[in-house]
Parts: sequence; C-alpha cells; structure tokens
Amino acid sequence: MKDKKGKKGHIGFLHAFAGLIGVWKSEWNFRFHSFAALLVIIVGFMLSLTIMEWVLISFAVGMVLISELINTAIEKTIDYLKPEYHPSARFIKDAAAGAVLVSAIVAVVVGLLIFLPKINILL
Ligand SMILES: Nc1ncnc2c1ncn2[C@@H]1O[C@H](COP(=O)(O)OP(=O)(O)OP(=O)(O)O)[C@@H](O)[C@H]1O
Repeated sequence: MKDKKGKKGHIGFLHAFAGLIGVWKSEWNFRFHSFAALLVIIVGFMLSLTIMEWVLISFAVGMVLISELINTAIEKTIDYLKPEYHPSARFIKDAAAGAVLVSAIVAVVVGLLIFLPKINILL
C-alpha cells in the first residue's frame, strides 16, 4: 500500500532499521545499554519472572533504549545545525542526556526491586 508521498509502507521500516543500525554502530552508550538489556533478559529467564515483572522490565529497558535513540537524534541535530559552541546547544544536549540518565535510574530501581528479593531467596 502506498502512502501520501507515493512510497510503499514497508520502506519506512527499512529506514527505521537503518536508523537502529546506524545508532548501534556510532553510539557506544546504545551498545552498552543494549548489552545490559540482553543481560537483564537472560537473568529474567533464569529467575522465572512473572508476566507482570516482564511487563515492568520491558517498559524499563524499552524506555532506556528509546531515550538513547532520541538523545542521539537530538545530538546529531544540534551538531548539524550548531556545530560551534553555543549555550543553547549545551542546554539542549544536557537536557537530552538528562532524559537518558533519568530513564537509566528508573530502570536500575525497577531491576533492583524485582531481582533483589529473588536473589535473596536463592542465597
Ligand atoms: N555545540 C555545543 N555548544 C555548547 N556545548 C556543547 C556543544 N556540543 C556539546 N556540548 C557540551 O558537551 C556535552 C557532550 O556533547 P557531545 O555531543 O559530545 O555528546 P556526548 O554526551 O559525548 O555523546 P556522544 O558520546 O554520543 O558524542 C554536551 O552535553 C554539552 O554540555
């Protein structure tokens, strides 16, 4: 099916995957958080999480990766539009980085609340 621009719908997915691969290749932080997510999923299977625990972990992990992707898009936009030093560029990049930090802290808190009691039972 074609959209308003006459492009086939699936082309958008190809661009989205290209975006994911591009960010994966260029951003160390995105690779680090992706590996952390994989580790969390492996440990989740080992500890037999409940459906509700998987839902919470999925949201927490998803939020970190999504915020990394948006942060990268914002960084690249600023580098493209304002490569030289500017206080507003600094503010925008710092705010975007702050979003990643908040999502990472929330993910760690969710992880600790779910995993710590289970690990305590095993020990
Ligand atoms: N054009 C700019 N003007 C002012 N300050 C900037 C500018 N570019 C970057 N900065 C400052 O430097 C910090 C780091 O920016 P940078 O673009 O290197 O991002 P980063 O966090 O190192 O991400 P990455 O590792 O993906 O490059 C920003 O958070 C901001 O405080």
